[in-house]
Amino acid sequence: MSDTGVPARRSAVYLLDQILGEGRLMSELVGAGALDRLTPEDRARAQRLATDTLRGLERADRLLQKHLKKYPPLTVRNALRVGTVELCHGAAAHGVVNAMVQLVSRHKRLGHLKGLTNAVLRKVAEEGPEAWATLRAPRLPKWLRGPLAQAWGGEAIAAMEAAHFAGAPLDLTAKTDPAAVAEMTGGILLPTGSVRVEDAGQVSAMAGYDSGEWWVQDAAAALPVQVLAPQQGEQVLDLCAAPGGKTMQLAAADAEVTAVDDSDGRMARVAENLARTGLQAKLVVQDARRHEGYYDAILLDAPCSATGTIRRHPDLPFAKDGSEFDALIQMQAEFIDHAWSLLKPGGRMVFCTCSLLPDEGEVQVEEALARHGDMQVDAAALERPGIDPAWRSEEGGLRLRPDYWADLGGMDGFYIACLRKSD
Ligand SMILES: C[S@@+](CC[C@H](N)C(=O)[O-])C[C@H]1O[C@@H](n2cnc3c(N)ncnc32)[C@H](O)[C@@H]1O
Repeated sequence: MSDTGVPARRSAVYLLDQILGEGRLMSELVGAGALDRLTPEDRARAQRLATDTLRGLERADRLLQKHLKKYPPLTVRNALRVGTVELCHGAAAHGVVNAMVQLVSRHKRLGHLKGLTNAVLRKVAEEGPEAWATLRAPRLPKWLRGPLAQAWGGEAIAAMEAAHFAGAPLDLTAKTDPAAVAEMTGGILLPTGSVRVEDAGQVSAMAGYDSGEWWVQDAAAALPVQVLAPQQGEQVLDLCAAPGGKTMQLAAADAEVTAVDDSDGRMARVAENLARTGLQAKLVVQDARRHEGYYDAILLDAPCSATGTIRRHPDLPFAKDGSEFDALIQMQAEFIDHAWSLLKPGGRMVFCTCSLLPDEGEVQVEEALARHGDMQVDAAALERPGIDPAWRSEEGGLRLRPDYWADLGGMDGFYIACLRKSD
């Protein structure tokens, strides 16, 4: 971080202004260059500060409301939130308070609020860290808590919220040898074969990154390809492929992979990932519903609400409002129907989404079974190392939740089902 720590903190506050004020996603903002002027170290620091603040936002607001007669403008409020979270995570009070006061005092319109910033953060520094641990894990906003509580019940939601608050370690998928990757990165081997690294730091500086021995992929996200079990030489379609975590798994199994995604920019990342890992796939930039071909096996990782990834993307509940659910659910059904027409008789298709909503998982499969007389669920495909039979859902799929593996650090929420076509 720079000497004063002001540039990274100012950028963290900017990210929060955009996420909380304009409903933008962190990935969108970073992709559009919001942090490009910072040093790599400050860039990582700004993202970490914004992420930590979003995870602890409800707690920060609880502590701050005691000291505020009325809410200041959003930028000052966000500066106070970042400062509060830093203080409650153990940062030295004088550094945090000075940096935040500087940040506010240099603001064109808000400089007059530097006194308030100073006074409030000094009070938080005195009382906040002790009070922090007594507050509940922050709750999801109502638009998401409602449907999830209806699907999984109040106790499960509280466990998921605790998992979101805890955040996520870094998971890696090995190209060939998980034990060797665990050793070179100082990680542990998870029951399903992924490698988990705590406090990883800069990913591109880790052992084995340049030589392409592994790629970053949450342990839950690595399971759809394991369930598909691609074989050497099989013609496999990876539908909705970018940024390519699953494409690399398929290619590493020596399948003949065709990867389709409609985003040019995201497909460029698939190409970069394949080049780094020395793996091969045919890349097609196209709407999934227009693709033609005939395949032994298909992986359909459909676009979805991404509500299973909140431990790693705590901006999502604040940037979204659920208004896109219906359109996504409709699109997923169209993708399933078109993909099914590309599958050879006797072939298998894994349908998956990183969603916690049954409408984007269990219900999609129930409805697809009713539409396609030649479709069966292959529940036996879920018999894989480390997959707990208790995670299975009624229709024969796999329901993964962020509160599973709580003692190991959790996993992303996912839905996975293997669908087999009659001969
Ligand atoms: C869940 S992500 C895929 C993640 C990827 N399978 C992986 O493992 O790295 C969904 C992808 O669907 C793509 N997508 C969205 N609409 C699409 C469409 N109409 N046709 C093809 N791809 C689409 C998005 O660009 C996004 O990359």
